[in-house]
Amino acid sequence: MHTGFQGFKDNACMRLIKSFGYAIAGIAVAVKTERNLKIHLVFATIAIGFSFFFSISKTEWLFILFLIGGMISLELLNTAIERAVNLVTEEVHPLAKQAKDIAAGAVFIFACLSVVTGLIIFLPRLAKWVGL
Ligand SMILES: Nc1ncnc2c1ncn2[C@@H]1O[C@H](COP(=O)(O)OP(=O)(O)OP(=O)(O)O)[C@@H](O)[C@H]1O
Repeated sequence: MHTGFQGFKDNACMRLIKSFGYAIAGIAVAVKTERNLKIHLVFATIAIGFSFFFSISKTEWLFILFLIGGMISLELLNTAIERAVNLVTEEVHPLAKQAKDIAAGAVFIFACLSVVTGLIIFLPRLAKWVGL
């Protein structure tokens, strides 16, 4: 058992490791139970495959990686909001509807941004590849 600064450091380190564990458990349960998240992961895999296939630039890679990370993070937050709302009420309530729809709106905006960016990066390359 450590005391003083060493004890504090060990404690802080354990708390950090525990919180990583909780975050990973949250991601795992969401991936297991949310169909939309599985769809995002499939699209992310396709986007990464295309990125390697077309040897995109470093800047394009940054866009792709940030959009994938952002999309998955937002979907996780959306799932958390849906579950929190369901925990508060299973009754039909206008505020429950608004909370879920607004969270879904955030995901939708980011998804549109991702699709447009994907098209800007891949469409010209795909067109060239098929000989158009
Ligand atoms: N308690 C509620 N009161 C009023 N409307 C609700 C309530 N719960 C859900 N809704 C409405 O029904 C829609 C579908 O809700 P649901 O909980 O099935 O989530 P979802 O949007 O289908 O998400 P997912 O498919 O990711 O689970 C919501 O977007 C919302 O418009």
